[in-house]
Amino acid sequence: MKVGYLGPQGSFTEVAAKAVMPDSERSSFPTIPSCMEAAAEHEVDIAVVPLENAIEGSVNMTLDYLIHKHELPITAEVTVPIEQHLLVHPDRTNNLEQITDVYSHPQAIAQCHEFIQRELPNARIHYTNSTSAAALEIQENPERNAAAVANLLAAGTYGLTPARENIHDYGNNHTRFVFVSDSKKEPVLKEAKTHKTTMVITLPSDYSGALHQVLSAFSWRKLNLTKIESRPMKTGIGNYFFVIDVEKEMDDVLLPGVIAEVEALGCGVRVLGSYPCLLSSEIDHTNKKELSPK
Ligand SMILES: O=C(O)C(=O)Cc1ccccc1
Repeated sequence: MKVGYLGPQGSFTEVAAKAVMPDSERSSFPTIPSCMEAAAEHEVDIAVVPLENAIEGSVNMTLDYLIHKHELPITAEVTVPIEQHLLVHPDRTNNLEQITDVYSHPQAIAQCHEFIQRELPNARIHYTNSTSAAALEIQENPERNAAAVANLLAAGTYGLTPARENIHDYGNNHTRFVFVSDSKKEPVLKEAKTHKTTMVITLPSDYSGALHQVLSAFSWRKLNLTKIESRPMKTGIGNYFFVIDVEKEMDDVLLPGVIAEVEALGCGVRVLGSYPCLLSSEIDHTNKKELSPK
């Protein structure tokens, strides 16, 4: 199996890909769209991309590409612990006062916003497509008094020094990564304690109470929703998709019953995937070694 992931090497997405498919051939892609396009065009069998972070919420680029751009089913989900560290080039100072520029993924910067505001208030912020891209930027530009926000795997990969560890503002920080693929190769995760089915629902324009009807279609069937989120349809202000995660694998009666019922009410329904979910720590403890290769 060929696995594409948001790279370059040392990204949290690579950690997710390695945790689930340690022996597969991996190809890194510089952006979420390029990674998903590679799966859509069958350059890789599966694409691994970040979907949601515990502090910052959904990775909108991923969600929008799943909704608007590609019919790429979600086939698995793995949740990875996120530890952000301030990495500097070994030839440069780790004296924070002298750091003039900080590089990282927007979500990583946001996860460390309070630290940066407090310790690096005058630093210029530069957004990169991934945390590991930021670490590579620091490695390639030793002359700069700059730092990257990234994990310790990236520190080892690019020979950087952690000037400060665990700079994320909130503990218990995790990110959900999804495996998307339309190739019918073997399932990615065989055993899993939980499953999710993710649907995108559009409401009829002529009845505002429809969302209550949609939620009722799940509740009287005792189907637990773990998430509901509105995302713009991009057709005009106030037009939304509702992205719903149901804590249940697709079956023959209940979920098809919900779909038939809400469609009969005039809603649009699209299933983004029905898939096994695991914590990376449940799969293999090498993941912990990966993230803190001390
Ligand atoms: O940038 C990375 O390392 C990624 O894999 C994307 C990401 C960024 C911030 C938190 C979680 C995942």
